Amino acid sequence: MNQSKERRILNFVLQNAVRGDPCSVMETIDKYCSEKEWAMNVGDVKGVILDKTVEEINPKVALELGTYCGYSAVRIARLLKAGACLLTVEFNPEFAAIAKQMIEFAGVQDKVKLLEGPSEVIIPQLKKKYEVDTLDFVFVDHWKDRYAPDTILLQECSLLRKGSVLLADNIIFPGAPEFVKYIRNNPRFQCSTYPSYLEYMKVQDAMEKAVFLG
Ligand SMILES: O=C(NC/C=C/[C@H]1OC[C@H](O)[C@@H]1O)c1cc([N+](=O)[O-])cc(O)c1O
Ligand SMILES: [Mg+2]
Repeated sequence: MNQSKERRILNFVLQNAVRGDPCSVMETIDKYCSEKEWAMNVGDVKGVILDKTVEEINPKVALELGTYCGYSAVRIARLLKAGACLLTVEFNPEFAAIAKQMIEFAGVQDKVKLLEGPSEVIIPQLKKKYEVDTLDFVFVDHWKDRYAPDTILLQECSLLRKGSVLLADNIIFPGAPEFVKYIRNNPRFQCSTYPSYLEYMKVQDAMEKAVFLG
């Protein structure tokens, strides 16, 4: 059975990156995906916006929706301080298996908990099953039509507190129009847009930061 693109990306990392070095893993994925096969990692350009947001918040409890190969999980986890953790949600079992190996190779497995399943199932379990009180930071990068319903679900499950920050990828490409409409007209969120470029491409994209006002 021929290999998946995601498996080829992981193998390229296992053969070329430095084990235990998150930056080496990120650089190696970016090299493969810019030179050999495009893939939907947040990438090195939008990744800087992600870095700056995580460093500004310094979250103790972070959530990622849409793990994919684990690129942004490694990117976020490398910046987390001692005792902080990232919960990352992936419903595709193939991707989850790849991401697990990527996270372990990068050496950030102690800071990352990979939760396999649909976000609409996992989010309501975060408090009781995963002992989350509230979330300091949420990176939203999964199916674009789930951004708005899952933002509503996070509120319904009382997982956001005054000052919780959401950062959403792909506001322009592929776009998340329902989410943009919902979040920018919602008085409970303070929004700002960060224009950027689609990973590995000269295509405009943007990230949206939304601070929950409580
Ligand atoms: O669909 C995108 N993301 C959806 C990801 C979905 C992930 O969460 C569930 C699914 O198993 C996958 O792992 C996407 C698509 C493009 N794109 O250029 O097509 C660019 C991006 O940055 C993206 O996040
Ligand atoms: Mg994305």
